[in-house]
Amino acid sequence: MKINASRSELVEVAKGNLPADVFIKGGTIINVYSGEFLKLHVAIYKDSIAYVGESEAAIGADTKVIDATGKYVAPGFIEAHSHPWVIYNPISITSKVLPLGTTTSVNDNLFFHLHMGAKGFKDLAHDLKDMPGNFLWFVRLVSQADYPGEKAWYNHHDIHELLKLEEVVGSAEVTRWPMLYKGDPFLLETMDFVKEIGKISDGHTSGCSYEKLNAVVASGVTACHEAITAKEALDRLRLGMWTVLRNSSLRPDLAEVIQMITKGNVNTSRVVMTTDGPHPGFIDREGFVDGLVRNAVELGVPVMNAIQMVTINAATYLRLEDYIGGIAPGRKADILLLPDLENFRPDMVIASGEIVAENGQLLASMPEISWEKYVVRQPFEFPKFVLENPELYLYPHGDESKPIPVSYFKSNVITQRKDIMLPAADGFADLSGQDGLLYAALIDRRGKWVSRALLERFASTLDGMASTYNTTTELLVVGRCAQAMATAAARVHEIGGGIVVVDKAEIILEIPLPLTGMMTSDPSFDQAVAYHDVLLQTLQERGFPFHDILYTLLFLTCDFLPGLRLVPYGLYEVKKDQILLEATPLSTNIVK
Ligand SMILES: Nc1ncnc2[nH]cnc12
Repeated sequence: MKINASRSELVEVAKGNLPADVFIKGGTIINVYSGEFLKLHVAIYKDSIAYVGESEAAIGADTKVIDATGKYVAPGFIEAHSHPWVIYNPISITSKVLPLGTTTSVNDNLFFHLHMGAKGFKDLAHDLKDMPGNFLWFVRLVSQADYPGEKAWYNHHDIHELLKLEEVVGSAEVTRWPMLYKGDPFLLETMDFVKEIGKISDGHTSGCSYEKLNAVVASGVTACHEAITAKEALDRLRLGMWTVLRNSSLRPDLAEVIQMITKGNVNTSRVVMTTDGPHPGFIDREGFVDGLVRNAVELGVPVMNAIQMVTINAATYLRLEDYIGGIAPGRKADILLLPDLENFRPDMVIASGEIVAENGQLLASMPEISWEKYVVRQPFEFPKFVLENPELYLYPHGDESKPIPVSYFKSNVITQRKDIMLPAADGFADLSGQDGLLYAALIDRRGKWVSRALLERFASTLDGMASTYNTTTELLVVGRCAQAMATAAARVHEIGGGIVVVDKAEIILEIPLPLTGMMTSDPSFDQAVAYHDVLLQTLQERGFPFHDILYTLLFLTCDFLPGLRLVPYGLYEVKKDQILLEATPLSTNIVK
């Protein structure tokens, strides 16, 4: 990170010899360094803070004076673990959360790198620097579902180049943490490289016992946001990890994990909070980092501690405390004026010395981004007719005397294997008399392979749905009716990625997600909310029993959460690390 103001200019403004550009007068500063509330003025020059104190000497004829009487002056909030792709995209999420006071976010690069390659991602990261606020990145070292070609895509040279970028703070969560536990040479060597260049390694140790956590921390991981109990959070804190308490749409766990603080007597200086990529409707209703602070305070955390967690603690964790996280000379002028210490919704948001939002309205302009120019992958590398064959979606079943392993949804994202005896018809499982069971297929968008599964407790009356919104970004097709599945899949092919739901032969919902298959290219956040809300409602009306459809879709195709998963290599039992039904070449399904 850099500042534009020169040190000598800041020194002169601090001494009162050079007028400030902006002067915030009469507010109560939330001093996250000392833990005090102090009535002091703040002088800003260019993008930086030059002075904090009682003197008004930096006010000149052209200085913009902001009267902050009766207001609290807080550092901009930091989201230290963001996933900017939940239908929304980097532009639409930033335009939503900047007016809510989040002036810095650190973003996972997973799908950008997967679809843009190292060069495209690098160009995008560069161009997004034109956005107001600090849009920073974590770089993935592996994907979330191993696939043919993964090792070449995540090659040593590219990964090192990306990690060195100025806007990259370190390596992203390794969701397949057993790779670290087992000592994967590429990952361990990269952890060392990250440290050598003075950066950090985010982590993802869901379900990891205290004993195993020791090995993962020893591998070099510096943080984890996956604790779902106060005890798990404390394990992480005790083992030296930055402990990131999560309240997301999928896992709104703050009330539980915060008890590490409200019931325990722990040092909170290494505790941070995250929203961990909530769905758009959640952000619309609950807010973003402002919502975390509001919740934490309601749950009994002192205001100062709650604010420290999303400002100076996060900045220190990110190794950016010289630039962001507090109100002091030489820091970037990322400042919020808060009318109260209950809602934490800013009246005014200043980022890099500019007023970027007032009363919840974005004032700053966003860059116009032509997303296509960064993308190197084609939406589909085979013709649409391939998807029109209903047989593509059926589960092969030659021997009725043998059970089929079915992926049964225990919750939004956790599945379990259930072995079920099923009738066969023409060599496939016959689901016609089986209420609640669905076919599922994952189809390579390059046209090489197809994996198949049967699902239970997903959406019992869903005829057909196709979605590139899943962690492989390949084409996931689900339903009880193979013809409806084919219609949905063919339509997603036509629109170049997205989500389509079909009742019988009718397309009843269509969400175009041209950007990697996960995101709209639309700058409107409200559009993302509308898409999400109608999708959830449509699926719930068809029997989806859970609360977060996007995360169900996302993780059905991952290789790290418990149960049976549909991954590029086939139907996968995670715990046994075993493929139960191998993917087959897509070419064998091509019938003209
Ligand atoms: N591991 C993950 N991958 C993709 N999106 C996410 N949102 C939250 N966690 C995520």
